[in-house]
Amino acid sequence: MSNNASPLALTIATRESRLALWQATHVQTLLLQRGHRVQLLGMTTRGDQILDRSLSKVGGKGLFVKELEAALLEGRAQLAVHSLKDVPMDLPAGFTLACVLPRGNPCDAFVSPRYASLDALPHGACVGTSSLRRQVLLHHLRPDLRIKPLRGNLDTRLRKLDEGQFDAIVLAATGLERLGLQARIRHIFTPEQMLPAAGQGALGVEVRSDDAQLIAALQPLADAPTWLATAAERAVSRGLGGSCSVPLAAHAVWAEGGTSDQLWLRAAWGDVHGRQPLVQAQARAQVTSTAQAEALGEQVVAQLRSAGAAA
Ligand SMILES: NCc1[nH]cc(CCC(=O)O)c1CC(=O)O
Repeated sequence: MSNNASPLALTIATRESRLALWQATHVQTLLLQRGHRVQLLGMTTRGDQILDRSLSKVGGKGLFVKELEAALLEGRAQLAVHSLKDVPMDLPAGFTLACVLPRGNPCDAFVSPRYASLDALPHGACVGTSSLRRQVLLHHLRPDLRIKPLRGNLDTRLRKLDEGQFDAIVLAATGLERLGLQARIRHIFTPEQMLPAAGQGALGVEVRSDDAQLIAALQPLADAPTWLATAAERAVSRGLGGSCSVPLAAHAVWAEGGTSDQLWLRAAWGDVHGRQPLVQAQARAQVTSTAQAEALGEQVVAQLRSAGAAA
């Protein structure tokens, strides 16, 4: 394939779950197509080892990222591929998000061996989910449900469902699709039903900030509309504390027409204890720069705060 810059010899640091390996292999393929030499370095992170506690209780998003960053610092690898949803708002000094790839399905999926949708679940049914956002939004939709925490990689979560520990589970549609498990999806929630998390469905590539050559080589993989939409979403997360211990949804879409520069950002904040009603906000703006995207996010944060949301 044609390539303006000189080909690079690259190593991608990756977690070893099936989803992480799919994502790393996806970026590997795209870079190979552009003439680079690319291998993978598989690693186990703290987040992969701690499976018995809720993520929000053990340190959150950073848990999946630290070991990969150590590999980048030590030169054992040059890039790490992350689900953007799991990337902290502010990376440690010396690291940067070099690009965000085109977004897959950003929505959540309903999976159940017996029931076709949330509405079909009987009163008091047991639903498993790993995120506080989904817990709060599920409770908002169906206060009668018993919502139980569910952790582990996608295969583990499906096994727990199949063993009968839950009547249904809710997880990211894109994860299931990437692993070829889309046949398990009974219903995909619309954003109106269940607003996605900031960055859900998108991949981000993390590199050392000083690696200008690699940052340039990654730009052909970048998708500007996804970058701007997720910058707006991530600004909402940053404004409200930016961790997965806050039940927060933030989802931006481009206005109909495709050529429009109008970004529509919606967000929802919930109280972990369910004592306060769901707080929702939305705004639209012309967005052609990261600064404008972040300003839209901050506008929505201000609305959420004045409606009762607290970090
Ligand atoms: N928090 C775990 C996680 N991180 C990224 C994905 C799926 C891919 C994505 O949402 O972009 C998942 C699984 C899930 O939430 O069900």
